[in-house]
Amino acid sequence: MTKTVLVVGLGLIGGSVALALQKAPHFHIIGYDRDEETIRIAKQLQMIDEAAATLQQGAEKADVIIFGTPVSVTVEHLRQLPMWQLKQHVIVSDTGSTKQAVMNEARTLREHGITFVGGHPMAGSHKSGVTAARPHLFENAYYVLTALDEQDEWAARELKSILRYTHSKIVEVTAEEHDHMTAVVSHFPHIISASLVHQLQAEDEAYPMAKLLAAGGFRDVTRIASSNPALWRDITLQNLPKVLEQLTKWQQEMERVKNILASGESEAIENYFGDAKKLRDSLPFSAGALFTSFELHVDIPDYPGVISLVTGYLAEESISITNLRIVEARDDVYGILVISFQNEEDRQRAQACIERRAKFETHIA
Ligand SMILES: NC(=O)C1=CN([C@@H]2O[C@H](COP(=O)(O)OP(=O)(O)OC[C@H]3O[C@@H](n4cnc5c(N)ncnc54)[C@H](O)[C@@H]3O)[C@@H](O)[C@H]2O)C=CC1
Ligand SMILES: O=C(O)C(=O)Cc1ccc(O)cc1
Repeated sequence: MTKTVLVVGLGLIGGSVALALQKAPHFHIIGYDRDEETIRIAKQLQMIDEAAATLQQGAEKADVIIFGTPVSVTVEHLRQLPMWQLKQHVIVSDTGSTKQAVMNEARTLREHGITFVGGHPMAGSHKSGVTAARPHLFENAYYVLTALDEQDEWAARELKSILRYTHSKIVEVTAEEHDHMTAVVSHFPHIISASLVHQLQAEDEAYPMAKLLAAGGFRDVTRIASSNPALWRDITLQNLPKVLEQLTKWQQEMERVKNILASGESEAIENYFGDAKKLRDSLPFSAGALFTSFELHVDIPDYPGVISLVTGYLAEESISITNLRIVEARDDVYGILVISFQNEEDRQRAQACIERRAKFETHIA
């Protein structure tokens, strides 16, 4: 039986959900976005089967509604839903980076007979908008669901069945657990990333050359500072107590590391880095990364035609690539050609192909 799914907000995340669901034959995907150009592109990309003229019109036709809007916008929209004639067993979900605020709205929705199960795909990027959406964005990434309680388990089961087309790994936690864990691995790291950029800026007048020397390490830890500021303002505000809690813990950690450094004890300093390295190396990034991208770094020599040589070998072995970029600095530790693939299997085939045929070193960062 055909299911009508409304995706609200067709940017990076909503657009990627819509594209993933397009792979299933039995979904009719309606899209709604406040930005007309986004709707036009979504139609052109065949991301949606139909555009809703208004949110209400789309919502009243839907069996499932998934919000891909900024978290503050989602809360506002959820408040409107009880005013409309939604289908009796409609399931409402979202993709937002915070869960407690929407789950508070879920309680009110329940009073109006509307079932809401929160969702958060743990994959994305610093890019935004409809053109950044990809059908494989969530492949192998965790996708967190938060149900109010067991009463909504039927809806969580139904959502899991729909979201299986994202090929993500669906897990269920409480909204409180979700917001704590994402504060640790996502929301607070964002603050650190932005703060390092501010710290560089503060040095710029006296040392304008410093930014030119910023190598791979600085770029790695500050990439997410290039994300959409309004989106991260909303996320931070909705999870403020937990972000502040992490900030206090960070200040304590900085005091600890300051004491280690001030002691000048080489063994203690090496152990500080060594313990972090051991832990970082053991994190499950390769087998189901929190943020998955399937990139392969290739250490190519510098001669004309070398890139087409590599892509030629991949084409001959029918390995599709989703993106290709050159890291500008020669100091990149892993190799300056970075090729992205749709999934882990393609990346591994490509790694074997390039090492065997081109004899270039490859790395998975
Ligand atoms: N950026 C990321 O990597 C990730 C983001 N998220 C969450 O996904 C949600 C969407 O984020 P992105 O896709 O990155 O943002 P985005 O900026 O790429 O897309 C948001 C879309 O919502 C639309 N929109 C904004 N206000 C609207 C309104 N009032 N009515 C209708 N449409 C409206 C925008 O026009 C845009 O197309 C956010 O809640 C975010 O926290 C979740 C996982 C990863
Ligand atoms: O750019 C990155 O690597 C991210 O951190 C993407 C991201 C952003 C927000 C989320 O809620 C989840 C993932």
